[in-house]
Amino acid sequence: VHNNKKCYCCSFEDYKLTTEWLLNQTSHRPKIAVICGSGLGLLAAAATDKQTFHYQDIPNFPVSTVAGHEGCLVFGTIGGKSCVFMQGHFHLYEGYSLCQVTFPVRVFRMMGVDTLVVTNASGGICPDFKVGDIMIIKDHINLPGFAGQHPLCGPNDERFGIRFPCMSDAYCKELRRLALDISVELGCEGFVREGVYCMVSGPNFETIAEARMLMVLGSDSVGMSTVPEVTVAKHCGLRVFGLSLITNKVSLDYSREEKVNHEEVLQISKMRAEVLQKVVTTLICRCSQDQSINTH
Ligand SMILES: O=P(O)(O)O[C@H]1O[C@H](CO)[C@@H](O)[C@H]1O
Ligand SMILES: Nc1nc2[nH]cnc2c(=O)[nH]1
Repeated sequence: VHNNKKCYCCSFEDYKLTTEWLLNQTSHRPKIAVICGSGLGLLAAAATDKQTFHYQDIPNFPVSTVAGHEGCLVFGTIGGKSCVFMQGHFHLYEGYSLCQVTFPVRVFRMMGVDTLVVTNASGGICPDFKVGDIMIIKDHINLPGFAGQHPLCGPNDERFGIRFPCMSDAYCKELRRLALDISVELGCEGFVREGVYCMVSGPNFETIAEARMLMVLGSDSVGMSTVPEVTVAKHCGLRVFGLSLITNKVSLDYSREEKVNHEEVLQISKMRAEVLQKVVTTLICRCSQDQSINTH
């Protein structure tokens, strides 16, 4: 793959080249990777010994084209643990293939990362959710995947994982429990929930009929990202933890006048970024380091 060129499938050599380039440029050897969603780049701020790369300078890396996604890869240390942060991630609606969207995940795996933390902004579908709630992702619905837009379609490279990976335990139960404990300690349990994230391709926000359908399907929130990265991470044996910030309530009712927009999404992300940062950094400090990568 090359920046800005259309790509349908990345070869093992593409991932290897990027991995070796990064390992040559930094002495960091991250075990934990954090993907920062819309407006959540601040999650990297608590790290020390930081080293930053712009996506356009990293061979084979796509570039961010969406407001609220800085397009920087930041290496740093939190609580003695080496981490890498993606300030901005990639989306189908930007015109990227799912292979490009998930490209960094396999690079992280090849660098030695064993745990992936994903974050995003989403619209609340569960009627109990309020704007500003933080949803610990318990499970997801891969709606584009049902229609064949799936990052693991195509020849399976056994060096990454098996042909038919299990997804029933996509989001690590221990880390979800730890995050709930941490939210109590931080005094933010009043707005921390658990739920099911549904991915749609976007870029438009939902019609009311679509939103109602997603609710019937069992979605608690809806967004346009994350599921491809999590799927590829699970395929290559990474442990996954996810947080979704509810930035708006999805209209389920024809009488509602409010209209969602991206500026509102970024505004709420900014408002809650500090709390999210505390939860994520505490989780990184506390999570066990004895995670051995599942090599199937
Ligand atoms: O990129 P994330 O954090 O998922 O942001 C969500 O918010 C944006 C729309 O406002 C979309 O990109 C959607 O996926
Ligand atoms: N699809 C979708 N993505 C979002 N990202 C943030 N809010 C929303 C939303 O309401 N719908």
